[in-house]
Amino acid sequence: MESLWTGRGRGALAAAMPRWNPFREPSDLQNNNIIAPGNFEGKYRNDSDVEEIVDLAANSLLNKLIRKSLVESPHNVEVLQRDPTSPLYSVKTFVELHLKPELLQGVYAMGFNRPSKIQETALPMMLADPPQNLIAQSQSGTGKTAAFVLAMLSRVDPLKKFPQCICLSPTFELALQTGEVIEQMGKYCEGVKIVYAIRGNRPLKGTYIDAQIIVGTPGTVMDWCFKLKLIHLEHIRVFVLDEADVMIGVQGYTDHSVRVKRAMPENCQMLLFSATFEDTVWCFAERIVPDPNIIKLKKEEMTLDNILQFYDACANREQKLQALCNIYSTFTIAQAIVFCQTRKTAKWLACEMLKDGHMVELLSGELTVTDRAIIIQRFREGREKVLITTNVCARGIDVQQVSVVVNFDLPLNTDGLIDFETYLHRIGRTGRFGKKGIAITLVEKCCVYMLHDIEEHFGINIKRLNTRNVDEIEKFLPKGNL
Ligand SMILES: Nc1ncnc2c1ncn2[C@@H]1O[C@H](COP(=O)(O)OP(=O)(O)OP(=O)(O)O)[C@@H](O)[C@H]1O
Repeated sequence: MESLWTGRGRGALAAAMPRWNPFREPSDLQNNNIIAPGNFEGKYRNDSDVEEIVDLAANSLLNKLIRKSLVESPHNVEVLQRDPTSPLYSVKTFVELHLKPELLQGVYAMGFNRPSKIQETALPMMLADPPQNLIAQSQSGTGKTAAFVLAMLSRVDPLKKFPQCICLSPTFELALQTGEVIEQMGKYCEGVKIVYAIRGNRPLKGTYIDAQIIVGTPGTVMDWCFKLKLIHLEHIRVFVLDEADVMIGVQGYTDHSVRVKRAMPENCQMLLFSATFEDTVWCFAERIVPDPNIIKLKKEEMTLDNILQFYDACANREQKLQALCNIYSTFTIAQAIVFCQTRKTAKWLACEMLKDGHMVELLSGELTVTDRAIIIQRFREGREKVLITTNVCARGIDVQQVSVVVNFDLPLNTDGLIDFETYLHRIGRTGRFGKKGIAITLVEKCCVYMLHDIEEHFGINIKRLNTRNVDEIEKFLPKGNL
C-alpha cells in the first residue's frame, strides 16, 4: 500500500494537524504551556459571553482521538432490505467474507478478531455481487469506518492505475483519520495507492491521479474533478459518504457531493454512513443513494432512572460559587463535571475555584481538538477530579466514570427557555451503563420556577439539597460504584 503525497508533501500536512499521541508522558503534558493544568488566564484568552456552539465535526474528531476500542452495543441491528425477498445473511467471522488473503492479513494485524455488530450485517451486503447501495446508521465507534474501508479495499483492482473508490469526509482532519485506517488495513495490499484530496495537498498541474483510492473533502474533490481535471470519475466503483450528519452542517458540501456523484457511472456502489438519522440526513441520503438497503443500530437509550436529581437555590453567582466549593469536598470520592452556559462564566468559575484552593480543570471550545483530547484523557485517567466546561462537552463525548454533574447555569435556548435536550445530555454524562449518579442544578432564586418545567417535561422530581450541609450531600452520593 502506498500513500501518494503530491505538491507540498506529507510533512506539511502532518504539521498542519498535530496528531494526538495518547502515549505522551505527563511531563510532556506539563511542559506544554497550552495544556498545563491551571493557569487559565494564559491559555483561555477568548472568554466570550456568547453561548458555546457545539461543533459536530470537532466532536467527531475528538471522539476518534480519545477512543481506545470498539463501542459495543447491546442492541440488535435493524435492517430494511431493498429486496425483502432476498435472503439476509450475516457473518460471525472475517473468514466467511472470502476476502483477499492480504486484506484479511491487514484486518487481523489491526487486532480485529471478529466483526462488530454493525459489520456482521453490513459487510455481506457491501461485498455482495452485484454491488448494493447501503445507508447505515450507528453510533460513533461501532465500526462503520473499518467496514467501508474493507469494502473499498476489497473492490480495488491494484493492476489498474486509476481512481476506483472515492470517500468523502466532512473535514480535513476526519479525511486524514479515514486515510490512516485505509493505509493500516491495506498495508499488505501490493500496488494499491491512496491519495488525499484535501487542502494543502495540491498535485502538480498536468499530473494525473493514478491512485485507486481517493479520500478527501467534498470541495477539494470537486475542484480536482471539474476545475483541475485531475480525477476521471468514469471508473469509480465505490463512492462513500462518511459522517453524513456532520457533512450536512457544512455549507455547500451536500451540493458538492451530489455533483461529484452525478458524474460517476450509474452502477457505482453508494455507501452512506451517519451516527444519527435526523430528517435532514434522510433527505440528503435519499437524494444521493438510489435504491438503498438500510441498516440501523439503536443508540444506547439515555435514561434518567438511575440519576438522583437535586437543586439548590442561591441569591447570585457568588453564592453559587460558594455552593460549589461546599460540594467540592465530597468530590474526593467522585469525579464531577460542572456545566456553564458561556466560556466567560466557565473561565471565571475555574479561576475562582483555583483561588479558593480547589484543583479543577477547564475545557472550552476555544482549545484545539488535540488539546481538548489531552484534557479529557487526563480527566478520564482521574488526574483531575473536577472538569469545568461549557456545552461543548454536553453530548457525544464519553467519560464513563463521572458520578456527579453540576449545572452551574441552567441550560437555556435562544428564547431564554429551558433547553431540555441539553439538560438531558448534560446530566446523561453521569449514571452511564446503569451506574448511579447525581445531578445538582444551582439556580438563582428568581429562576426556581424553571425547574418545574424540567420536572414536568421529564416526569421527575428534583429535590432541594442544602449545599451548606456537607453531611446531607454525602448521604446522597452513590456508594460502592464510583
Ligand atoms: N471488528 C472490530 N474488532 C475490533 N475493533 C474494531 C473492529 N472494528 C473497528 N474496530 C475499532 O473500533 C474503533 C471504532 O471503529 P470505527 O472508527 O470503525 O467506528 P465508527 O463507527 O466509524 O466511528 P466514528 O463514527 O466515530 O467514525 C476503532 O478503534 C477501530 O479500530
